[in-house]
Amino acid sequence: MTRAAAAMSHAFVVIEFKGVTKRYGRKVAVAEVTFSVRPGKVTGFLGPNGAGKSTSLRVLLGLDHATSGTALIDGKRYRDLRYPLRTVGALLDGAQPAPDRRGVDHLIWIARSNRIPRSRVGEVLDAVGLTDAAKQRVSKYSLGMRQRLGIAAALLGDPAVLILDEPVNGLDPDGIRWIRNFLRDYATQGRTVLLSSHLMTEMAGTADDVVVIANGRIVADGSLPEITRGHASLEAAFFALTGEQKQVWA
Ligand SMILES: Nc1ncnc2c1ncn2[C@@H]1O[C@H](COP(=O)(O)OP(=O)(O)OP(=O)(O)O)[C@@H](O)[C@H]1O
Repeated sequence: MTRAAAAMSHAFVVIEFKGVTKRYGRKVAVAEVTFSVRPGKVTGFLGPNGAGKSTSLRVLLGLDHATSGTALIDGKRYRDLRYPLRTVGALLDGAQPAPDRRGVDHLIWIARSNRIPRSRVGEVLDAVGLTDAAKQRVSKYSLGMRQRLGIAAALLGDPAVLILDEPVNGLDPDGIRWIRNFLRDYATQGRTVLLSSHLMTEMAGTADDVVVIANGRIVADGSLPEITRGHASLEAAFFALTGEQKQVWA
């Protein structure tokens, strides 16, 4: 590769983990995590419960400090981004809006606190198909509607990068299909999508690229065809890579 081509390919790497290690006391949650995420693709961050997915994403989003290493978005640490919500939108597992608030008010509150024009609230409600339910209280929302609201909040800044931690957990097949199609469209616009999951079948149907983490270490990183080559399925590839037993994924 020429130097110009190398510089060009680097310019298109939007998320970069470089040797990220995170310890909680003596517990090593992630060790030397290194991988890149490309725009225009849906990248799946795959691993069983406790593998280190959330820890990695928390470090990336500046919610936790790495013990060593760096995680960059658009070449910068999250806290150094000038307009974080305009660069990256995130939906983290467990982040829930106040249940007595109306969906639209939840979004207005986030928009206001981030100096995002109110007109954007209608746009993101439309984008996730919640316009008709905007005035209902969040306590009346189904799980799928709450996930859509969380995605709407992540979209407020019209970010080039979207990060979702276990977005399909507990969703019914319609909800899963909606998220899958939505992420596909988002990536097709040339944006960067990173989603974590412990659900291999779901990931095999959603991701273009896959990064596999087990016991805090990256064990595979490549396109879905590369990872699954020579195996009957992504699940078979995972077990071959890690020697993990199937029940870990229950
Ligand atoms: N605050 C913390 N204090 C101590 N240990 C932690 C803390 N957060 C995470 N861990 C440990 O670090 C490891 C990685 O956890 P992490 O939540 O990142 O995994 P995960 O892949 O996201 O799994 P899950 O889907 O279950 O959240 C686990 O062993 C977990 O118990």
